[in-house]
Amino acid sequence: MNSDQATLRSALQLIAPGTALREGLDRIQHSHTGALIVLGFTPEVEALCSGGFELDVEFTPARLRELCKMDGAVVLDTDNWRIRRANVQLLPDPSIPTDESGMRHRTAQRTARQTGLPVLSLSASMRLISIYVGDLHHPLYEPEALLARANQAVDTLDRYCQRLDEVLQTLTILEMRDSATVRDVATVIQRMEMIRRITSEINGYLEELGSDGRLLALQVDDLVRGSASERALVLRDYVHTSSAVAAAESQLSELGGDQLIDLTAIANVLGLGVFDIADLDRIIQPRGIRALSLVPRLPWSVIKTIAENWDSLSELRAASVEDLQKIEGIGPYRAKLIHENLERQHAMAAAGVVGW
Ligand SMILES: Nc1ncnc2c1ncn2[C@@H]1O[C@H](COP(=O)(O)OP(=O)(O)OP(=O)(O)O)[C@@H](O)[C@H]1O
Repeated sequence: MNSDQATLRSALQLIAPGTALREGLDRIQHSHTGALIVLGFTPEVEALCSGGFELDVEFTPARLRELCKMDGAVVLDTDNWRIRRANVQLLPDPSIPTDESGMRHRTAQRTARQTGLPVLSLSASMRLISIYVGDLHHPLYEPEALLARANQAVDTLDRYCQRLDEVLQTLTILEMRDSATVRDVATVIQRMEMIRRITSEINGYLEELGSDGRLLALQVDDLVRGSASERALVLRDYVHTSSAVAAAESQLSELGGDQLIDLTAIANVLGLGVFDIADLDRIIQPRGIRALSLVPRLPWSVIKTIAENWDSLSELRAASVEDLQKIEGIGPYRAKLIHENLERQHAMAAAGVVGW
């Protein structure tokens, strides 16, 4: 996310339903007037202001609406929530390009490009609220339309989560049977990345929905709880160093839509060396980190130390209680617990049904 995108996201939070600023904008729209509002008061903005009134009054939705009844722009200091200018003409550099037509929108876009601050333009004729930040232009949708989009995205997330559960369960069983393939691992990571992307899209909607999105936020939280740590565990099982995991994470996020459906591309991001489609069916071994995370009360530092001492889950499973006890931080009780838990996972996998 670049700095304009981050500024836009913060501004969308300031004007989300349920906020005082949104109440002010709703009042302006209900009174069928337009508005031009700069969100920020800097020397650069001051230099663009001509005429009008210099003020220093606390922001309230009612005051904003009254001041917007006048011609010109309002400048709001969002750090202190004070209205600093009203009825001013903004004079941004006319050579700054703009693709808008009406004067209000052209001024909003040029001011945003010149100052880097968010600028709101409320059209009187079209009942449309637009927000400009740098080169970005974001129309505000009615909460109902936004909620419908967000609901649709949450339905998709729900389906993706169900599919992930299936493929992850299959991977777990195959790992315990020492027969997981590159394809199984790439499929799980593919599903996890799809979930990360749709969740990020939904979070954008939720920020914009403000208090109107509270119930939906709870539903999303329920669906994705624990998914980031699960993803990290799968990655740590197959991508050996933490710096390689970080690199894989960033490359995954950069894959285009067509690459994300290509398991070969995903396997190569994970460094699993797929040169031919047949390589996807090569058997690979996890280090056992995810299996160890299922052992109750095992600290992460101990999990890491164990994984450094055995190369694969199958070797780890073959380790005796005595072997495990040689590791620092593992006493007789813990060694027995680990050994028995891995045995139990293995027995459960033997009885498990592989989904596909
Ligand atoms: N440079 C400016 N500085 C401050 N206010 C401006 C500026 N340009 C336009 N406005 C405000 O916008 C109002 C509408 O202007 P205009 O009709 O040209 O724009 P518009 O984009 O067509 O607006 P709308 O979509 O609301 O019809 C003006 O009356 C004025 O209050």
